[in-house]
Amino acid sequence: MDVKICALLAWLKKSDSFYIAPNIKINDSPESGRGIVLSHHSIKKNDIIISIPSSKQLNFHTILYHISKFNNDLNISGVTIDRDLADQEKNSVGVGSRGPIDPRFELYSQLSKEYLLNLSSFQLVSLYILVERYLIPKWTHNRIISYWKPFFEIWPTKEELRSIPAIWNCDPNSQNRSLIEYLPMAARNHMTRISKLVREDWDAISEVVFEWNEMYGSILGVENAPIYTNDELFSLFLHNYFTINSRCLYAEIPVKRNDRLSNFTMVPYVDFLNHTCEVDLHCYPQLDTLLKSEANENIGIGQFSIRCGERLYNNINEELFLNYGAHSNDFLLSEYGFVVNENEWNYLDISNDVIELINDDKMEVQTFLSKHDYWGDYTINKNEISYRIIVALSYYVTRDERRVQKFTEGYISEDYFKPKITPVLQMLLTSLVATYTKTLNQLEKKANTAEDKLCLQNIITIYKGYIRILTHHLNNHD
Ligand SMILES: C[S@@+](CC[C@H](N)C(=O)[O-])C[C@H]1O[C@@H](n2cnc3c(N)ncnc32)[C@H](O)[C@@H]1O
Repeated sequence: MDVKICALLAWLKKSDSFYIAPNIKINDSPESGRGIVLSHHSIKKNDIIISIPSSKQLNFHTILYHISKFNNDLNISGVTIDRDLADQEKNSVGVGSRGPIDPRFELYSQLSKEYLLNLSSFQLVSLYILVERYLIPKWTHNRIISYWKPFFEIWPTKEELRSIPAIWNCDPNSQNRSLIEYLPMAARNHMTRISKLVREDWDAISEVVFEWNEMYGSILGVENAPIYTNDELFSLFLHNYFTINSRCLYAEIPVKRNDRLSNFTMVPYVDFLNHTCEVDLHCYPQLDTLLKSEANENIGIGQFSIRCGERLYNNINEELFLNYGAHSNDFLLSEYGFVVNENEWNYLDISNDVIELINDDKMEVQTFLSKHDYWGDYTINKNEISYRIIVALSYYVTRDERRVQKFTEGYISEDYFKPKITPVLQMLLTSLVATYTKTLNQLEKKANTAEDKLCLQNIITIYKGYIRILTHHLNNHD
C-alpha cells in the first residue's frame, strides 16, 4: 500500500492546486483500515489538511468531461471538453500518435448525451469505473491505462468490503448469506433498500456493459482476447458500487441538482478519513468553486478541501476523523460495513413489537392511533422512549380517547399516563432484552468457532447496543 500511496501523491502533485499538510500520514489498522494520522507538530482549528483540485475528483462532471475527449458529439457547456482545445487534448490521449488503438473512442462515442444525462451519478460513476478500471486494462493487456489508475489502486479490496449485508444479499456467491437471518430488523430494512438500488442501477447500465463486453474483439481486432463472463461483470459492478457508496462525499453536482442521491464526488486522499461519532468537532469539508489558476484544469465542480474543526490535533499518531453523519450502527453496517462499539446514535425500531402488543381483534387501537397519525414508527434511543410509543401505550392501556387526544394536543402532561403505562412498558422492554440476549448468545457461540469473525462480531455489536439502550431505560424508570 505504501507504494500505491506514493503513486497517488505523485499523481495529485501534478496539479498546482493540490495541497497536503506536511504533518499527516496514512496509518493502517486492523480495525478500520487506512486512516489519516498526525505525524508531528499539531493541526488547529480551520487549518487546511488536504485540498484536492476539481480535476482529480471523480464525479458526474469530470466523467462527462473525460468521456467527451473520446466522443466528439458530446458537448455540454461548462462540463465537457472545450473543443477549441480539442487538438491539444487529442494528443494527450494518443490520437494521431502511433500508440495502441484505444477502444474508448469507439465505445464512448456510442453514448449519446441524452443517455448519459439520464443516468444517475451512481450509474454513470459505476459504469465508468467498470470500463476504466477493469474492462480496458483487461482487453488491452494493460497497454491502455486509465488516467484514474492511481486513485483506483488505493480503493478497498473485496475482502475489505465483505461485511456489507447488501453484498451478502446481492452476490449469488456470497459466503455470508446465512448471516442475513441474524440481522436486526433495521439493518435488514437497510439491506433491502440498498439491494433494490443496486439492482436498479445494474439494470440501467448492464445492457451497455454486456454489449461492449461482446463486441470488444471486433473493436480491437484481437482474437481470443480475454473477456469477462456476465456474472463476473456483475460481481465487479457490485464491488465498485460499494466502493463508491462507502467513499463518496456530499457535493452539489450542477447538472444533477434535483436528484438528491446524485450529489456526490469522490475525492482522493480525503477518502482515507475514517468516521467518528462525534459531530461538529473533527475535520470538516469545504467545496470552493473553480480557481482561475486552474485554467487548463478547468473541469469538474470545484476544489474540495478538508479543514480542521474545533478539535486540536496535537498528539503524535492520533487519528484525524470526519463525521459521516449522526448514524446508528444499523446504518453504518449497511452503508459502510462497520460498526462502532459505543455509538451514541444507536436506536431501536420496535414498531413491530409494539404493534404486536397493542393490536386487538377489533382494530380499535389501530383505528384510533391511525386517525391521529400515531400508528407505527416506534423508536427508542438512549435518551428517550419516543413520544409516539408513550401515546400508543397510553391509549392501549386506558382506551380513554378524550384524554389521549388532549395528551397529543399538549393539554395533558405525560405525567398523567406514565404511572399507568409503566408496567406494560417494563414488560415490553424486559421481553425485548430477553429476545435480544437469546440471539446474542447464539451469535457469540457461532463466533467462537467461525473462521471469519468480523461479520458476526459486527452484528453482535448491534445487539449489544440494543440491550444497552433497553437496560438503561429499565434501570432508570421513575
Ligand atoms: C471513506 S473510507 C475510509 C478509509 C478506509 N479506512 C480505507 O482503508 O480506505 C470508509 C471505510 O473505512 C472504514 N471505516 C471508517 N470509519 C471507521 C470506523 N470508525 N471504524 C471502523 N472502520 C471504519 C470502513 O470500512 C468504511 O467503509
